Amino acid sequence: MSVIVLAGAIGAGKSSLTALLANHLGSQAFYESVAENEVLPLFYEDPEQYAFLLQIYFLNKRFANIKKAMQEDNNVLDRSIYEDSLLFHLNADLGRANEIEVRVYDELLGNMMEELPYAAHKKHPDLLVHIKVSFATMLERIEKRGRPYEQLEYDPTLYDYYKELNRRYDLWYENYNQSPKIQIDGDQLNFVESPQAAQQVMAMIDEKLFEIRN
Ligand SMILES: Nc1ncnc2c1ncn2[C@@H]1O[C@H](COP(=O)(O)OP(=O)(O)OP(=O)(O)O)[C@@H](O)[C@H]1O
Ligand SMILES: Nc1nc(=O)c2ncn([C@H]3C[C@H](O)[C@@H](CO)O3)c2[nH]1
Repeated sequence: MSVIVLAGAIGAGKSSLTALLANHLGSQAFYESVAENEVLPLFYEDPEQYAFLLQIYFLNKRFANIKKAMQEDNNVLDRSIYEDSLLFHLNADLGRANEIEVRVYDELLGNMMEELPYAAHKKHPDLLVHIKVSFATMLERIEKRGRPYEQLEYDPTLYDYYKELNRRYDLWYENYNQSPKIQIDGDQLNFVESPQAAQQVMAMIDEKLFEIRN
């Protein structure tokens, strides 16, 4: 079974593109747990206290989503399991998780990765689509979407958090080599409001899928 994962910083447009792509491919979209996520608001309120719990929450949901997504071809996942680790390590570097928590998380993730059902012989997605956005775009989109606890007025220190996350995402994508990958310019391509831009992005992904599969 094949699965496609969408990657990108907070507000990059993953959920929006997940919906478009699944619709285009006639497959199912699997979203990250946000609205019903009882830990997320707690994390933004008190990251020191909740960083580890949030990570376990996301890892658990991610694993469940991957298992479901793998039941049919071409399903689309909103965010990859690799990015969970990127986010956790940023939080750990900011002192929001201690050494033991980091070790437990890394070991648990390693264990779970071995069990991933992507395919019996291959433990990675078929394609990773990264939406690259500049820091300025990232801030604009977070504001546009308007989740209260993600706003800079709610916590001005989020500015530095988002900036560092955006920087790390670019490095992470450059080094990502677990599967074929493709990058979409989320600053230039307004696939949310422009049908032409959406078509252009679908064509890029179709072409990449064709290349991988032939
Ligand atoms: N390419 C785009 N052009 C214009 N607006 C966009 C684009 N992509 C996303 N948006 C808008 O930006 C906001 C964030 O998009 P979305 O929720 O899809 O991001 P996300 O990557 O899933 O975020 P998160 O990581 O927080 O779940 C939404 O208001 C969406 O309409
Ligand atoms: N700390 C942390 N670790 C994760 O693995 C993770 N995955 C998502 N998120 C946050 C980002 C958005 O606010 C919101 C939706 O993506 O949830 C995370 N936060």
